[in-house]
Amino acid sequence: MMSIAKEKKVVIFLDYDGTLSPIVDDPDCAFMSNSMRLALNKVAQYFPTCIISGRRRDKVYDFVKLNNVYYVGSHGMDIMAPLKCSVNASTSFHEKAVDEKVIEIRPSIKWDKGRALEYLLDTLGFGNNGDAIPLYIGDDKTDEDAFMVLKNRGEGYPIIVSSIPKDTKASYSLRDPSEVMCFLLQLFRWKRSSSADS
Ligand SMILES: O=P(O)(O)OC[C@H]1O[C@H](O[C@H]2O[C@H](CO)[C@@H](O)[C@H](O)[C@H]2O)[C@H](O)[C@@H](O)[C@@H]1O
Repeated sequence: MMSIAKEKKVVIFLDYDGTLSPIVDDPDCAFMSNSMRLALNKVAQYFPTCIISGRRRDKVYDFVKLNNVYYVGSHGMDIMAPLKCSVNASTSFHEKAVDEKVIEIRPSIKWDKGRALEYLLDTLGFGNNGDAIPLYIGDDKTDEDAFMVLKNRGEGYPIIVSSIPKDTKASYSLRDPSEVMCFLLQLFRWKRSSSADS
């Protein structure tokens, strides 16, 4: 993957519950660890990074509290981009600046995590030009739509988070959020060292 990634732009998509935070009994206590937050912040410095959750977008932001990632809530219905990122304002988004310095985009059609992934890739300028390596990491059934999109596009890495074998469209797996964190840190270190070399 690292050799392919030298030529292309890695774009990271992550689910929240079960991927960035462990599954716990009380949904209001699904806190992300500080070490995971640091890892996420690091990769987001080098790669466009998007969190796509079934939760409301503001709830996910409350847990993550980073301003350099995209937040996609309600299974893709509600998208918030960091202002710094290059959102193409000429496409047909409903767009408005809000207090926390974000652009809010609300698609109005039938939507799921797979469609949100395609929409964001388009928005970031990676429609179907083969210039991106999208990684999608998720643990539940709603993430399968996104795995399917990557399969159909024939590009990227659909990665399921599971410690047991599962019926899935993903081609790769990580066991749990701690392995997700290690993976993110490896990506960060690889990019940092390859940037220093060039
Ligand atoms: O798309 P996600 O970010 O994975 O969100 C999916 C649902 O996650 C939450 O429920 C799950 O996690 C809870 C906390 O660990 C757990 O208690 C629950 O059993 C899981 O289903 C959240 O509460 C839902 O609203 C999300 O749709």
